[in-house]
Amino acid sequence: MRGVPARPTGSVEVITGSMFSGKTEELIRRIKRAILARQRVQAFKPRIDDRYDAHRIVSHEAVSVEAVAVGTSASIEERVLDETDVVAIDEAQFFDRGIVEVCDKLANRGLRVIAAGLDQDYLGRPFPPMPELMAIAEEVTKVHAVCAVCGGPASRSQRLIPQATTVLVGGAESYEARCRGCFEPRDVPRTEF
Ligand SMILES: Nc1ncnc2c1ncn2[C@@H]1O[C@H](COP(=O)(O)OP(=O)(O)O)[C@@H](O)[C@H]1O
Ligand SMILES: Cc1cn([C@H]2C[C@H](O)[C@@H](COP(=O)(O)O)O2)c(=O)[nH]c1=O
Ligand SMILES: [Zn+2]
Repeated sequence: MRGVPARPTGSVEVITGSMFSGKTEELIRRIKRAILARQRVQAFKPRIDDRYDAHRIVSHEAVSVEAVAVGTSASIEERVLDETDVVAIDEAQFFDRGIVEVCDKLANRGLRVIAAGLDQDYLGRPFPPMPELMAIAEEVTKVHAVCAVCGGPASRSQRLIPQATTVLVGGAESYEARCRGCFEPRDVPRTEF
C-alpha cells in the first residue's frame, strides 16, 4: 500500500512559568533525552543572560548543558545546521519578536523546537514575545514554583529591588516566586519609576 510520503513533522514546544518554576530543568531534561535518542541538538541562549555561565544553559540548581550565546533571533537561524534535529532555546523572553518566525520556520523545516521562557514580567504583564510563541506552539507546558510567602504553587516573579525596567537580569538576590495572592506587583517604591 502506498503511504503518505515521508516528510519529517516539526513542532514547537514551549515551557513557561515564573522564575524558579523549573523551566530550565525541564528544558535540560528534554535536551538530554533527545541526545540519548541520538538526535542532533543545538542549544541557544540570549547573550544578555550571563548570570551563571556565558556558554552554558544553567539552572538555579547548577545543572547545565552547553549552549551558544547569541544576540538576536536571526543569529539562531543562521547557526542552525542542516543536520540538526532539535533546537533548544532558553530565556526566550529576552529575544526580539523575530524569534516567533524563526521557531515557526524551523518547525516547518521539520525540526523540533523547544523554547523556555517567562510568561510574565515583574508586574505580572505578558512578557513579549512569549505570548506569540505560545500561540504558534503545538504544546505549552506551564510549570510552577513554590510561593516564597505561603508555600502554594507560584505563578509570578516578585521583584525585590527597586528597579522599574522590564529587563533586569538576576536571581534569588533580586526575585522570588509568589502565587497570585501573595504577589505584590507595586512593591517597587513609586519614586523609583
Ligand atoms: N521558590 C522556589 N520554588 C521552586 N524551586 C525553587 C524555588 N527557589 C529555588 N528553587 C530551585 O530552583 C530550581 C529550578 O530552577 P530552574 O529550572 O533554573 O528554574 P527556572 O528556569 O524556571 O527559573 C528548583 O529545582 C529548586 O531547586
Ligand atoms: C520577572 C522578570 C525577570 N527578569 C529576568 C530575571 C532573570 O535573569 C530572567 C529569568 O530567569 P529564570 O531562568 O526564569 O529564573 O529574567 C527580567 O528581566 N524582567 C522581569 O520582569
Ligand atoms: Zn503565596
